[in-house]
Amino acid sequence: MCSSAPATPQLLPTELLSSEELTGFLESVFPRSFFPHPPTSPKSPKALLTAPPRKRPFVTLTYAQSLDGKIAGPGGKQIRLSGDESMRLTHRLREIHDSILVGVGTMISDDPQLNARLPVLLPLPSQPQPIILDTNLRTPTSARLMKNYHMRITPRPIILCEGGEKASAERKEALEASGATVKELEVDEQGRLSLESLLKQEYVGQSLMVEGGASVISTFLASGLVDLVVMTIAPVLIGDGVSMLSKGAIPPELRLVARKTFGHDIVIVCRPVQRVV
Ligand SMILES: NC(=O)C1=CN([C@@H]2O[C@H](COP(=O)(O)OP(=O)(O)OC[C@H]3O[C@@H](n4cnc5c(N)ncnc54)[C@H](OP(=O)(O)O)[C@@H]3O)[C@@H](O)[C@H]2O)C=CC1
Ligand SMILES: Nc1nc(O)c(N)c(N[C@@H]2O[C@H](COP(=O)(O)O)[C@@H](O)[C@H]2O)n1
Repeated sequence: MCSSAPATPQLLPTELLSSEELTGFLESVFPRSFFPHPPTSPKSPKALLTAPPRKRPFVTLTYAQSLDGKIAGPGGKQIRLSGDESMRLTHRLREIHDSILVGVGTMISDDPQLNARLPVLLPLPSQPQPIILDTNLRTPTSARLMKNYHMRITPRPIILCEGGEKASAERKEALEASGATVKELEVDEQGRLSLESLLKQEYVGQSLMVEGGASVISTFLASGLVDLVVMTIAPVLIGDGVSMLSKGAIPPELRLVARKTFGHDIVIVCRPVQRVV
């Protein structure tokens, strides 16, 4: 009798992308105007996104989600969804943007570093300017962004708050002493920090990468200010967790720009379009 062991499911070998392929992918999804000097090396400079001045910065929204549309686990627990290949793409995206933004929810849950730190990219002439939307200055003073600033790894983070009584002078002082710059920003009709106003600020530069979390993804998508959405879809299911869109979010219509397999993940790039009512 022939007894054979049950077959072990095998994952297909991942396709390793060369740096040139990665660069080619970026060139194919960003508008031509952003590539005045085609990047030739993996250490392509920010020139990738330095084009003639735009009316407002180019906004790229990027995040990783599970097959059931979750970006974090129960209670906002951070989950590494991207595989090595798609994470390389995320770090290349960080490299080519002038600034990078998260909400205070992500600061509290993830304590992110928000820098491009793939060995092949290092040392970078400059890292993106970290920006945090934090109306009431809830960012922990112990955040890694501050430590990285002191170690000269990344620029001094900018924490944006609502002026006046909401942002206590004490918190402002504590955050500035820990290594952040606190600035005030106008609020919109809903009382949230105004994204329109944000994009007029010089420190945003010519290109902003928005990394999340769910509330920030939702408000940016609803704002009509996003130029490109780069989503990584990982082949996992999370179940209870944080959905990529907050409850009640009004997402725009999307048009597919490109899709590509990165290891075991699929990266889908879309362009928001105005809804025709
Ligand atoms: N998988 C992925 O790619 C990513 C996953 N995540 C996950 O997302 C989760 C965090 O998401 P979430 O809790 O929604 O927090 P966010 O990071 O989206 O921060 C939201 C907070 O930012 C402040 N804020 C100020 N102005 C605005 C504005 N205009 N629009 C939106 N927010 C504004 C508000 O707090 P206040 O009123 O106090 O200012 C708001 O509650 C974490 O679990 C994290 O792990 C995060 C990033 C990427
Ligand atoms: N691209 C991507 N893939 C995942 O699987 C993720 N969990 C995230 N999260 C985002 O990256 C931040 C962490 O960044 P650092 O590694 O600390 O620099 C996290 O806060 C999310 O914004 N992204």
